[in-house]
Amino acid sequence: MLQKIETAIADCYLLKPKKLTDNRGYFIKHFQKEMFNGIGLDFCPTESYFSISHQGVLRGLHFQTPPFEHGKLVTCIQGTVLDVVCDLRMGSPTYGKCASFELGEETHESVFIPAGLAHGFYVTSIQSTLLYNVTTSYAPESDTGIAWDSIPFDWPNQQPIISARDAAFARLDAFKSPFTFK
Ligand SMILES: Cc1cn([C@H]2C[C@H](O)[C@@H](COP(=O)(O)OP(=O)(O)O[C@H]3O[C@@H](C)C(=O)[C@@H](O)[C@H]3O)O2)c(=O)[nH]c1=O
Repeated sequence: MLQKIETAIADCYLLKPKKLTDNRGYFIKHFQKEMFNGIGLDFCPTESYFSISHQGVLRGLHFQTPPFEHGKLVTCIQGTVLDVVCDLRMGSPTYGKCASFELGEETHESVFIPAGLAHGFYVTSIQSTLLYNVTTSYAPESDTGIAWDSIPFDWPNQQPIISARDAAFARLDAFKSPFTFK
């Protein structure tokens, strides 16, 4: 039901779901505990939320710091986005490196993001809806990020629409990471 694809970053996977199509449309199961266990992923979400964004919006790059760090399953259920992660785990062979994914309503692929990675996305369609499942609840005091334009990634737009909070984040090279690679 779910195909797990390795990415450039350890423990981060692209997940391809099976589309069950009939004359009404299609059905997709993007998360089930046992299905994830079957592909070697131990993932127990405690919270789910979604955001709707306009074309040209960039959200991120976000993460929660310990002890409220979380794994995240990200799925674009409407429109298209360029999804980006950056490895912040000290000792990781890919520390500071990025991986990107074109997610969207055609395939409904998800990205499985382990704790210790920063996550963000850029909206490439008129509008997009991004759905999240995360393993720890929202903890505003530990919800933070790094500057979107400080990572080694060539964004398609150098003047995206961003929040004031996202504009004020520390740059990657000035960021003291609390995450370690296990
Ligand atoms: C993430 C979050 C935000 N909020 C509030 C805070 C604020 O008033 C409003 C919008 O918050 P933000 O600007 O942080 O929303 P947004 O930029 O969409 O945040 C998201 O960005 C992407 C990249 C992620 O990876 C997500 O985990 C999440 O951090 O919603 C909650 O109440 N609960 C939550 O879980």
